[in-house]
Amino acid sequence: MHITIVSVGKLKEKYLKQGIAEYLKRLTAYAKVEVIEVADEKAPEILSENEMEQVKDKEGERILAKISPDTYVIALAIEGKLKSSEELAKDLDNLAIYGKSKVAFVIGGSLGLSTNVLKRANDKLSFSKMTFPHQLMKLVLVEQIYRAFRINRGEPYHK
Ligand SMILES: C[S@@+](CC[C@H](N)C(=O)[O-])C[C@H]1O[C@@H](n2cnc3c(N)ncnc32)[C@H](O)[C@@H]1O
Repeated sequence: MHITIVSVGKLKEKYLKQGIAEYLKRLTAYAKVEVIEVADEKAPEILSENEMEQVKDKEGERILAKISPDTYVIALAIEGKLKSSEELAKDLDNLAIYGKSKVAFVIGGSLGLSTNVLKRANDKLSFSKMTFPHQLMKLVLVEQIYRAFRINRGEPYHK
């Protein structure tokens, strides 16, 4: 399986970079994982609703440009479906069984994902009703993808 993680903005914090690098290294045993960062749209702190939509749209266009038409897209969204780790593992297993070998997980920027990205998404995944910073979300996501492969292989992993 070829997994792409597309996120907005450059990862800056060293501790997050190290954590993500560790899980990406562990994942090499299970899948090809590509990490793509698209540029965030520079904008002032205070924006009107309309301006916020414009920022998300521009970031969304950059995200969609990185995703091929045959890719199954899972958008990370607070209002998405809540799943257990086992359910996510099952989803990835089913995608592989049904020949969906390209899967992209998409993480929005500080304002979230555009309507077009959410429309393109085949599934929307929520990690809770809480809002996480997108950079921390990426670390949690790579750990859960790693956990999913361990579950699918029936390999032991601390609970
Ligand atoms: C800082 S959050 C954006 C917050 C924005 N107000 C919103 O409602 O989307 C940045 C990105 O991290 C991801 N994210 C943050 N919390 C999440 C959660 N609980 N579940 C799934 N994705 C989350 C989403 O992709 C989101 O677009």
